[in-house]
Parts: sequence; C-alpha cells; structure tokens
Amino acid sequence: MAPNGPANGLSDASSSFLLHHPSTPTDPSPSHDYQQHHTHMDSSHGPVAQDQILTHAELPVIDLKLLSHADEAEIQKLLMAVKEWGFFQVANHDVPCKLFSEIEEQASHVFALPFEAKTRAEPAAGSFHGYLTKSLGEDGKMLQLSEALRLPLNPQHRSDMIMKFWPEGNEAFSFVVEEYIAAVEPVLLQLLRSLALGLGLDPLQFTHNLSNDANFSALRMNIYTASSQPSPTLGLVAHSDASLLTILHQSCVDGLQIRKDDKWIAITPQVGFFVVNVGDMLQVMSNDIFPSVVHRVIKNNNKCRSSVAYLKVPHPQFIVRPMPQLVSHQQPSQYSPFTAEEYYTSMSTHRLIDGKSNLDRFRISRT
Ligand SMILES: O=C(O)CCC(=O)C(=O)O
Ligand SMILES: [Fe+2]
Repeated sequence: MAPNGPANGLSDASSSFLLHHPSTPTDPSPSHDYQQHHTHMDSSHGPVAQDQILTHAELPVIDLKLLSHADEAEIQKLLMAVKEWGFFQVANHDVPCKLFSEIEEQASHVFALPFEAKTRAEPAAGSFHGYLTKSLGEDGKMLQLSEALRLPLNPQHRSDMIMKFWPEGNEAFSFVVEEYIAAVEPVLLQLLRSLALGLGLDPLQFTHNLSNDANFSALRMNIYTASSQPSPTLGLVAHSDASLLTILHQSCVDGLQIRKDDKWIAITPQVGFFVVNVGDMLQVMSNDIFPSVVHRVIKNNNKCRSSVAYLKVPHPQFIVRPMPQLVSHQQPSQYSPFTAEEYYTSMSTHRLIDGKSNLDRFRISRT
C-alpha cells in the first residue's frame, strides 16, 4: 500500500455542501492507508440523503470548429455558458468516436486486473498518480468511493506506471492512451485560447504555463460499478477540480451531477460530446469570472458507469493570480498570488475543509 503520511495526494480541490447527514460507511476499505484524490469538506459517503432538490438540465453545447475559426458569436456563447454554469458540452471536435470506445475498453481492462496487480500501482508518497480504490481516511471519513486510475501525462512516468500493472508492458493500452491524450490536448488548448480571447486577453495567457510534469496533470479513468442499494449511492464525492479546465468523456450511463443555485443538476450524457468544466486555477486566474463548480457522481442502479477526465495544471513554480487585466476598482483582486505548488500542498494538508474548498484559503478577505 502507499506509504502515505498525512493526506498527500489530493488531486482536486473539493468543497461542499453535499450531503446533509453523513452516514456510516457501508463499504469500508481494506485499509485507510491510501492516496486521496479529492479533498472533501464533508464526510459523506454511502447512501445519498433523499431531501436534496434534483433537476435535470442540458448544458449549452459549444461547437469547437467554430471556435477554431475564431467565430465571435460562438466565443460569446462559450463565455456565457462558462460564466453561468462553469460547465458546458463540446461538439464538432476531431476526436473520433472509435477512440472513445477504445479508451473505455482499455480502462475496463485495467480495472479488471486482480486486486494485487492494481494495488502495486498505488500512489507513492508525495505523488498523486496511481490506482485509487475505495478507502477511508485516518479519521474514518470516506475519501475514495469508487476505483480510479490517475495516469501521468509525462510519457516516461506513464510508461513506468503501466509496467506496474503489466510488468511485460501492454502495447495496446499504452497506444490507445497516447492517442487519446494527443487527441484531447488540442481540444483543451483551443478552449483555453477562446476563453482568453473572449476575456480580451492574449490568447496564450492560460496555456503557456501548463505542464505535463505537474503532479496534478493527469488522465484520470473512473469506474463506478452499479449500486445494489435501493437508495441513491454516491460514486464520487462533491468536489471541484484543481485544473484550469477538465475535459471529460463519460460513457452513456448517467450519474454526473453539478451544483447550481443550491440544487443538484443531473447531466445526461450525450454521445460524442465532451463535458468540460472550469477548475480552481481558472477561477483564480479569471478573478472569479469563471466559477469552478462543485460536482459529484451518483452510482447507477443498473449499469456500470465509466469516465475519463483529462486534467491539466500549471507547473509548480507558476505564480497563480488573477490576470491584471481582469482586476479593476469595481472588481478588485479576489486572491493573493500563490505558487501552484503552494496550492497543491494546501490541498494535501487540509483534507477536510468547508466552504468553497481550497480556494478560500487564498481568497482575500474583505469583511
Ligand atoms: O465521472 C465523472 O463524471 C466525473 C469525474 C470527475 O469529476 C473527476 O474525475 O474529477
Ligand atoms: Fe471532477
């Protein structure tokens, strides 16, 4: 098992007002010695409280081809969607449907491996990458509810990790993952350029600091087995992502919910569309114009759900701060500058937090 001391592996800042009444763990892990993926402010796990307001909604759909032609109307549509929802869908991208089925298939192979093979790849101390399984924190709070694999974007580190699952290597897995990353990266870059343009910034403002080597930059594969419980069961606790943007492919099984206006909103998967959300880094850099919205996953009662999230963050020495062009007398800077590393460390140290996740630690108080 991973030799973790204090929680050292939070990939995503969390937050939130999730469940009103934390319940007792229904599925305790074999050990609490594990790597944490999200920081959770609540101790929720297991069955989800029934008294939450839930609605369904369709997220705005953004045409990536139009964005790539700098279509002004589409950029404005993107801006509106991001300000209003922090989430949107992306259509008309160049990632072939075949690659979605291939990455889903390869993910299913890794999760089907024997438990010992998977746990060989549990994150090392100080790393956020590796295999995460159901586990409790030292304090008994549920920190990981389903299985996930965080693959490094750095090719050498990724190849080392793949060897932990398959000591002889696995060409098909490596090839598909590489192809998938190569196909999704341009989607991320195009969206970040369009968002910068929409804000009147240099189009490269959000992209030049990204690093494949950062501990939080990852391709995260998630699998949520069907729930056998009659009541809704949490698959992934409420959290916000640390990334600038997260590009999510979800299988055709629903479960993703986002928090908006004190309601949980279920997002119905649409074949071939990405779901994209703003992460904490972009909320800071946009000086709160773009919200990093809390989301969670509820397990499906009949079907197994899977998803693949592409998350990219700045290199650790990068100074994260609101862009000066977005700071004014009317909208003063909402955050003190910090290094990306300080943010990651803070996420690792403060496991159980309240309020809006880790971001509040860097927010300038004006009371
Ligand atoms: O499985 C999903 O739909 C959400 C995954 C997610 O939020 C994450 O990996 O950060
Ligand atoms: Fe997430």
